[in-house]
Amino acid sequence: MIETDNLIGGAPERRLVTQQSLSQQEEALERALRPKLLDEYVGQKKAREQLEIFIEAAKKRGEALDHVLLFGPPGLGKTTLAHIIARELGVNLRQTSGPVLERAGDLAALLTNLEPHDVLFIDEIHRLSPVVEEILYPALEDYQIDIMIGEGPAARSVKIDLPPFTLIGATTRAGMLTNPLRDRFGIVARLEFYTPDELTKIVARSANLLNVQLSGDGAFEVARRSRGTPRIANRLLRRVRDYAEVKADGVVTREVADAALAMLDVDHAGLDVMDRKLLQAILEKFAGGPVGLDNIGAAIGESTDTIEDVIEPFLIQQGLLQRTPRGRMATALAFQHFGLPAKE
Ligand SMILES: Nc1ncnc2c1ncn2[C@@H]1O[C@H](COP(=O)(O)OP(=O)(O)OP(=O)(O)O)[C@@H](O)[C@H]1O
Ligand SMILES: [Mg+2]
Repeated sequence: MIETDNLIGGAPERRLVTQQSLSQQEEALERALRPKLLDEYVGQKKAREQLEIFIEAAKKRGEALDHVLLFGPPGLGKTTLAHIIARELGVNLRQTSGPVLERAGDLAALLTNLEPHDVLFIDEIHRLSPVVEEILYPALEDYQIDIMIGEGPAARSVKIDLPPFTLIGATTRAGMLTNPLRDRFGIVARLEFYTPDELTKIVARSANLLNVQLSGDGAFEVARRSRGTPRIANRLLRRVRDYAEVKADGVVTREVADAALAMLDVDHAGLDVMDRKLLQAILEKFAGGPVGLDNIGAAIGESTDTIEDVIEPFLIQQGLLQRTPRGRMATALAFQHFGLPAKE
């Protein structure tokens, strides 16, 4: 399989949705830890089962797989799954991202270079420009594009046939896709936060690949405090390993993991600094809410995008935060977490 990263326009601009943009070294590590086959992909049972069936059916009929939309918070495995799908189909994957595709011609060039049944992966698909999106509609529906050739009175529109292909779109926000775009995906998979048991498997697998010595309860402790997110689990594993090498005999036990995570400011419930900052702002500055997103953003000095994409989904899933029509509210569990008396 040929993998072409960021085919157009070089490196994508600063990623909107990651907590910190990944360093090159970190990106290389992620690639090394990425499972390659559906069978190695832990968790996401629903998405995996669906895809298994649709991939097999497409292969049997000798057709391109229907277009796939993957959505969910950062680090849950969208990019990983896109690569796995291409590999399982036995086709090439071409990768680009919404903000990188600036002009209609950029997308046209990508599309006309696809081979039959190839996968085109567009990350951050909610950030496509409207002109590029226009080109995409007929491409998705009829494997055709209309492009303008020439300028002024001599300009004419030319129809170009495309090979049948599969678009895989990834987004942290399905709500920000336009309806016509969303409607053109035949397969929609929502990725969920992972359970501690699933993350334990991922941590154990990564430890194996990285040659980290890890006890069973050490793996569970790292997993349990990783915000339900494989990327964070892998990141914490490396930091905990450093700690074990310097402060202990190199083996990550539960005690070593606990001490390392405390040093990294990850609390017992697995909340990190930003999680606590956000909850404490709501609890202490806004009496538990309801409070608007903009006010929270101003109070903690974080963009509303990051709050909505990165911080809130996990807090909501954990039952610490609620989105209501009147604003964000801390739940009784949040009061309890910070040792505060619950509001009447
Ligand atoms: N199901 C899984 N099993 C094992 N490892 C996983 C799984 N999902 C993700 N990972 C690990 O987590 C890392 C991050 O996943 P990935 O880059 O696919 O996330 P993403 O959803 O594309 O994030 P973003 O929204 O930031 O682009 C991968 O490098 C991989 O090692
Ligand atoms: Mg990704």
